[in-house]
Amino acid sequence: MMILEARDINFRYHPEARPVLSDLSMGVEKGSITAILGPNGAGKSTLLDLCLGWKQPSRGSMLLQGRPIGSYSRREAGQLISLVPQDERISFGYSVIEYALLGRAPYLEQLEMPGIKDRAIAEHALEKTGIAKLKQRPVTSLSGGEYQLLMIARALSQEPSIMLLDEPTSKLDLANQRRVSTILASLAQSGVTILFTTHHPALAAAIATHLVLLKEGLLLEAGPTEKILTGRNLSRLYDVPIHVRSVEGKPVIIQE
Ligand SMILES: Nc1ncnc2c1ncn2[C@@H]1O[C@H](COP(=O)(O)OP(=O)(O)OP(=O)(O)O)[C@@H](O)[C@H]1O
Repeated sequence: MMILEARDINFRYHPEARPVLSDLSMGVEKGSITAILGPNGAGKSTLLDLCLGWKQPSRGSMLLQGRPIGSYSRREAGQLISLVPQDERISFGYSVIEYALLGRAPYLEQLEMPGIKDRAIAEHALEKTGIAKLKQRPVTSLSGGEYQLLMIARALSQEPSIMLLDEPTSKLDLANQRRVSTILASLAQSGVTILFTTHHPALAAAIATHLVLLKEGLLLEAGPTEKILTGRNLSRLYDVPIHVRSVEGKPVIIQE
């Protein structure tokens, strides 16, 4: 079953500008880990915004569980989908735990304070992402990588059915990249659908069940990773020679 579906989408930022996404159709299978790969400016982040209903296509439709995304209330959508943005620096004074608790907002009534259960969920998310020891620190004092882990913790606190992540490991060291891969794999095991963008085909190869290759706003290829992850496809995508070899049964990406 497709939990998210783009049907013949066109999107442009200005009426007279060229379309950033053109005639794009794709589906995200429930429980899959789908990676969107593509060069800078291909339209990956824009596509995530459309999946969230934050942007509307000029033509075509975005369906969430078979229903137009616009037909969900903010609260409903917030309980279903979470986003880990590419970058977002807030300058005001949340502590790390307060920031993680923001993920509970879609479950609270207006002006309702988070309760014991919300706090436990947020603290668990900080433990999972390895930043529990920073709990009382102001978010403004975090390093780039710590902040990225915190954005993931906030999205985990949201307990979504679908998690969207925009280059979630771009600022992480090798151990934390692995930590995030493990978190995503275990979320998928428990039935959460994952859709993420990345500039690292190796990360996609390691954890993604499905790939979407996007180039200049057009869908180049989409399907199961083992079918799509070929040297030919990656070379066409990035316009540089790339080979995919199998080493001990795992794909290894080699750039000439
Ligand atoms: N607010 C905006 N107004 C006008 N053009 C925009 C705006 N945001 C993005 N664009 C353009 O839309 C295109 C797609 O941008 P998008 O951020 O979706 O690409 P991306 O694939 O996520 O890129 P990257 O890998 O560099 O993050 C780019 O050419 C970009 O310059």
